[in-house]
Amino acid sequence: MGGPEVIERVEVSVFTTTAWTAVDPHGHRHPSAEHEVREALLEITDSDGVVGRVQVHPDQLRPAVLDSIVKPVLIGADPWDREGLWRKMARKQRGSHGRFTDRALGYVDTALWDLVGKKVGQPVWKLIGGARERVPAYASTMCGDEIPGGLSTPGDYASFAKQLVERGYRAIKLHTWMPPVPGAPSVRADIAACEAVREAVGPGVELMLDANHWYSRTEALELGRALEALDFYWFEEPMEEASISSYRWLAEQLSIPVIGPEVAWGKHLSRAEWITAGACDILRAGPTDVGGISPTLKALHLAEAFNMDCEIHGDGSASLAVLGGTDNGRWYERGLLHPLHDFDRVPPHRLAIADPLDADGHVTLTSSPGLGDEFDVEHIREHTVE
Ligand SMILES: O=C(O)[C@H](O)[C@@H](O)[C@@H](O)C(=O)NO
Ligand SMILES: [Mg+2]
Repeated sequence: MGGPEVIERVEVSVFTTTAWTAVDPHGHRHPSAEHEVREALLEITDSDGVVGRVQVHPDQLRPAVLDSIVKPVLIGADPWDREGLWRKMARKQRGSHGRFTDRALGYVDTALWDLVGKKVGQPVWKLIGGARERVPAYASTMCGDEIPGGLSTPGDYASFAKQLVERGYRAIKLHTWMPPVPGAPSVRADIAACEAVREAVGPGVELMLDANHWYSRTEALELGRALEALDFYWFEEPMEEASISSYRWLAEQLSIPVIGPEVAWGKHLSRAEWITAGACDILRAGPTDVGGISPTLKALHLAEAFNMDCEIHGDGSASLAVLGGTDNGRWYERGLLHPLHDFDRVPPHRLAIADPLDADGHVTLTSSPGLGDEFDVEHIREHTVE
């Protein structure tokens, strides 16, 4: 055996691939014509030649951040020291003056988990603890739009909901119309879409609403009361999440569970404040929001200590890993889905999607070492542009 294992390389390759969705000026994703996009792959390689990989947004892990913050912590470090390395990197955020985001930290942490899973030949969800082998998925729709036959009317949402139930989903979360769609946001339009979907699927399907993020307290209360009458399962992000007191005010007045925070800054620490403030009935955390798999697990365990569910934000292998390793999150968020978008289509830079859905609406956890992402490394190498 050689000397101690150390991390030798940390690289981000920007490559071109094909996409069939695009984000609007407010960052909400919608179907689009096929077009070329740039994505990026973070690779962390150790002295045994094992590579941890995670797909990243090219703008989120910029060379300056990689060279000045990430590499000085990782190069030469023990690849097993995830917690220690995470804390060293997290404490560099303050001095980065906003350049080193939670999302960038999350990518690095996630790649380190992939690396150690590959080193021992075990899936990450098994390393975390192996709480279940499959997890039920809810269908998370794209936001509403103005596309004929898309999600442009309550009737569109209703017919798509029926298709989703036929596909095997037992739960559906609506994202309704948001700016820049004209007339959005609208409490009345949101209620109309929720009424149409409940009417279409009947009482046996769990329904959730992820509303526009900037309603006022009174708008959120009106909407929440309407969801109660429709027996919705949770109410998500109707207001700016920086106002914990607004969510406490709302949760105190509603019987429908209020879930959050999704995007509020502060990792698992802010989530402790949300719980103790009574600002949520269900906690929320995601590896891309709170700085990776490591802090997401801390949020899950924190929620468990309060007998709370913690629902994981976002699709993909990192979300599946934490859901396989714990059991106080009930659902995998599969999406974003749209009647005119084939979510199961494999993009050129992958050999398979990460989350195939079975006939009864579940996703089976990977049996592959690490996170289980099947990247087409040859495509990525051939299409690397930076
Ligand atoms: O970009 C976003 O805000 C998220 O993708 C969001 O649309 C969606 O994932 C969400 O809110 N899920 O709960
Ligand atoms: Mg959300």
